[in-house]
Amino acid sequence: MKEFGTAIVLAGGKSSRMGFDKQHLMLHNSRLVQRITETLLDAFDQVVLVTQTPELYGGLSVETVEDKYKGMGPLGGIHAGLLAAESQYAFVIACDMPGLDLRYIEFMKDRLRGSDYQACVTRFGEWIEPFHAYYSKDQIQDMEAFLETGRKSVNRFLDGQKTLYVPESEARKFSPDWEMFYNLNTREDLAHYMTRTRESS
Ligand SMILES: Nc1nc2c(ncn2[C@@H]2O[C@H](COP(=O)(O)OP(=O)(O)OP(=O)(O)O)[C@@H](O)[C@H]2O)c(=O)[nH]1
Repeated sequence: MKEFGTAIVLAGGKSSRMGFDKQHLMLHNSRLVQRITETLLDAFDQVVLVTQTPELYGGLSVETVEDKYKGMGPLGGIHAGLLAAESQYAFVIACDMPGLDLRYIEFMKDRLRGSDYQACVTRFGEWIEPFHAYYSKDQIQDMEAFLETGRKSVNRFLDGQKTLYVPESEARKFSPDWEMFYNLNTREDLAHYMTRTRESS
């Protein structure tokens, strides 16, 4: 099995804060999830989209899968994506993140290559950034055991894994404003993002 090559896009959330399905997010005339997917298709051998509405992706050469553990949040989505992944490690991103950074993906790959780490995530103060991160198929069994007990927290799950935590200072060299981890949760986030990117474009 190849060490790298698969990317997973999580697109099965409730979008309750946004008030409409974030799979329909439009940024300056392009559909965000489509833009993310097309960028990933150029850089990865396989792109897996985890969604309850596969019909939205008819025109794209991606695989769509559904959660096996439904209602368990992003961890359930990561699990379903890893089941379909053809490579050992899989890059995981959320469908509401416009700042995808291919250079940082390469950096994480370099850190993981040949190691026995099971995941690579970035620290943010006392928190972590669970998306724009790497997970591995080695984690499927542990994930199932964790989800079976009703636990959903990605952070807690990673605590018990061989996780490579990249210090915030390292990641800031790639993304000084933390742009690559920016995600759009509310209409205010969206309005703010549109204003900011219109001004800088
Ligand atoms: N496949 C799958 N993806 C999920 C699930 N819950 C959240 N996600 C995805 O995980 C990412 C982060 O999700 P959040 O924005 O925290 O949650 P959300 O449910 O989409 O939105 P809120 O209802 O506002 O919390 C997004 O890409 C979601 O689509 C789930 O149960 N299954």
